[in-house]
Amino acid sequence: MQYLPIGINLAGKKVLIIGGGRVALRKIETLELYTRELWVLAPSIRDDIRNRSWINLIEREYQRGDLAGFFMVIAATDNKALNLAIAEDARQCACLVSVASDPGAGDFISPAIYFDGNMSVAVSSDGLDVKKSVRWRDKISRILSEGFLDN
Ligand SMILES: C[C@@]1(CC(=O)O)C2=NC(=C\c3[nH]c(c(CCC(=O)O)c3CC(=O)O)Cc3[nH]c(c(CC(=O)O)c3CCC(=O)O)/C=C3\N/C(=C\2)[C@@H](CCC(=O)O)[C@]3(C)CC(=O)O)/[C@H]1CCC(=O)O
Ligand SMILES: NC(=O)c1ccc[n+]([C@@H]2O[C@H](COP(=O)([O-])OP(=O)(O)OC[C@H]3O[C@@H](n4cnc5c(N)ncnc54)[C@H](O)[C@@H]3O)[C@@H](O)[C@H]2O)c1
Repeated sequence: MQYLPIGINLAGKKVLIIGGGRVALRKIETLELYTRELWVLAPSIRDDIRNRSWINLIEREYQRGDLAGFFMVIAATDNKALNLAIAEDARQCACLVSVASDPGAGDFISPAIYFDGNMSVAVSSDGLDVKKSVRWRDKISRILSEGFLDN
């Protein structure tokens, strides 16, 4: 096993997502439940990201130095070499980085999550089989929503 499941306190911590496409949106849909201190940096950002008034938009290409002051960074551009360069830059500023195109190059990966109020179940395959994680999460959500664990 390589990736330890832990709970990170994101309250008030600044998170930067580099890339404003489909993967960025999926990451935002989870992150925004934990912090509204979200920045998205990309030359082209989807409307369903732009429409979220709490997101800080930086509409240009990534430059070295952009990571300063961020606690967590997600490299989610469609340029795999750039995503790796961002992971390298993250080493200099001691922020946690996740690399969408090359998970082993980063510090963390994201699980498939089922939420019910303050309760949650996070499923991971240690980065090896995302589709299985999603299948497990969906099965677990069906079991839980049928009320088997309520008391
Ligand atoms: C669970 C979820 C959470 C989230 O992202 O928040 C998540 N991926 C989700 C969706 C999804 N991922 C992919 C598709 C297209 C599938 C298809 O082909 O149909 C879709 C579906 C879609 O996009 O709609 C493909 C894919 N995924 C990764 C790679 C790169 C690689 O493996 O090298 C590629 C190939 C990329 C390529 O094409 O190059 C990598 C990772 N994806 C992970 C998590 C981490 C491992 C978690 C674990 O341990 O199991 C890890 C390692 C890193 C990370 O991203 O953290 C979220 C479910 C959302 C939900 O349903 O709730
Ligand atoms: N981890 C996962 O679950 C997962 C799933 C599918 C794909 N991927 C990988 O994630 C990456 C992104 O996929 P997508 O579907 O979101 O792509 P996309 O084409 O929808 O979006 C790409 C984004 O990158 C931005 N970008 C390009 N060059 C940039 C630069 N120099 N600086 C800043 N931003 C830049 C674009 O403006 C755009 O917003 C790909 O590398 C893909 O292989 C990961």
